[in-house]
Amino acid sequence: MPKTVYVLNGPNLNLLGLREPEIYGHATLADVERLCAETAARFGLLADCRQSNREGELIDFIHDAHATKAVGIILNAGGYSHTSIALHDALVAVRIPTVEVHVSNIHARESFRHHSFTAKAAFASLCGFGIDGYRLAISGLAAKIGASAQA
Ligand SMILES: O=C1C[C@@](O)(C(=O)O)C[C@@H](O)[C@@H]1O
Repeated sequence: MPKTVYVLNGPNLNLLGLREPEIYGHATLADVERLCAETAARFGLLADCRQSNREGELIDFIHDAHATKAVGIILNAGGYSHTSIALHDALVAVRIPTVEVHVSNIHARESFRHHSFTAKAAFASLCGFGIDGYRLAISGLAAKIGASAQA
């Protein structure tokens, strides 16, 4: 049974491709999930990709990651990154190595996006690479947990 990485996307990320393409690009969430599945497979990992517009459901996903012994979490909590102490606390509680991803460069945008509660509970953060950030995040996570590229 391959080891699983949870890829969690938060509010409005289901609208990728449609929402503010000048900021987020034209790729869709389906493109992101395909990229994650392909990248994870390169390291012998399985990507369990989930999206929710609800804070509580995202917390449940993090608890599921713990219950199913996931080896890592890739999290783009969208706007909740900047507001959610509860998501931060869920990540701290489960102690699963987490990489935070943002499609856009949050530091080059409005000041209310500069702080992330969830990033404080992650071992690394990536922003501004577009959807390629997810690929980079999974590669970095694989290195962190010692999963090497498959031949
Ligand atoms: O919904 C999002 C998307 C985002 O997380 C990103 O991927 O760039 C950045 C957040 O500030 C914003 O609320």
